[in-house]
Amino acid sequence: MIYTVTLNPSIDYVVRLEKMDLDAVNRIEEDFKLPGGKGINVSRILKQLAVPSTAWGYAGGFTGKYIADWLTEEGITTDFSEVSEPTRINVKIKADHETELNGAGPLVSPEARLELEEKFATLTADDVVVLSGSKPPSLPEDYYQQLIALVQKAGATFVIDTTGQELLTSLKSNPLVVKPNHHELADMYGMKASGMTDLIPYGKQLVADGAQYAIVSMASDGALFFDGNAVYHGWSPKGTVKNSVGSGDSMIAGFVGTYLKEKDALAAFRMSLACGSATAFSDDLAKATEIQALLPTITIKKLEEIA
Ligand SMILES: Nc1ncnc2c1ncn2[C@@H]1O[C@H](COP(=O)(O)OP(=O)(O)O)[C@@H](O)[C@H]1O
Ligand SMILES: O=P(O)(O)OC[C@H]1O[C@](O)(COP(=O)(O)O)[C@@H](O)[C@@H]1O
Repeated sequence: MIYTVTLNPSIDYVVRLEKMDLDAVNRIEEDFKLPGGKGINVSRILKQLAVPSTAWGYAGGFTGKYIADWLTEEGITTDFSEVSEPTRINVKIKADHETELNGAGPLVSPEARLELEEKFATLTADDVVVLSGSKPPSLPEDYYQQLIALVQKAGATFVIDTTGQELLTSLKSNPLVVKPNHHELADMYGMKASGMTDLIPYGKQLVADGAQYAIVSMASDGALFFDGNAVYHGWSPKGTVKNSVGSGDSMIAGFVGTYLKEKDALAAFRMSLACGSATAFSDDLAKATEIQALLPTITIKKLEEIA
């Protein structure tokens, strides 16, 4: 079973308007409210790939209920640990500029923590845990490391999608795959990348430091893939971007879901590209038909062998 862990879910309130004026009242032309948070998005795309998963994490209040109800409606098993403050609402403004306002997140009580942590004792060696996204501020700095220790105690596998030092520290525990985007990779290593070539040494480093596979996503330029033996570049044909929120999460789902079924890392990378772009080309996360339509159009090129 795949368990997704979203410590900080969100309702993503996506608003469209032609132009956003600061210091003025702006009228929204179109808006929608979607369940969000990285692990939740992974579970939703896995569902489209017919891969079962259970969504764990902290949810509370009317916003937490909105998310849990939506997932249940889609046939996704949820087992959230309840917090008393409402789950956050993240605002995604699509105007002349794209602006995201992500909330800090609710207080997580010691009881809620214990409830989630106890679930980890039920994991087995066949399970994969996807740890994704930011932490509410009340959780300790090293919280992901604590959860990774619980995954490892159970002999299960983990995937981690976070940023900065937290991601770097997790590499030594051998995640199945990590997927920073190009900006996150640059920030992690304190470098400035002016193109794809500049990213390659740092992608290799993710694998050298312990990740089994690494994907470095580059939005409309596709992604780099590192498996320890070679470096690949993959991309989809250009399309009309409607809402790229959740593209990175879709990639993770595409990779993990396909890798577990086929044990073929390049096939998994191909699917991850199809899922990422199909999500960018739709308002909500991608649907199965949209993913399957893009899959045959994905190009993957080997850039170099690693000696
Ligand atoms: N504008 C786009 N056109 C085509 N594909 C896209 C676009 N934006 C994202 N994608 C796809 O989704 C993947 C993840 O997007 P990216 O923006 O790099 O990640 P994140 O959402 O984590 O920041 C990309 O590697 C690409 O495959
Ligand atoms: O936990 P964070 O880092 O604040 O991110 C949460 C946000 O990221 C998302 O999961 C989307 O992530 P990606 O665009 O990176 O795939 C949104 O649904 C959510 O609003």
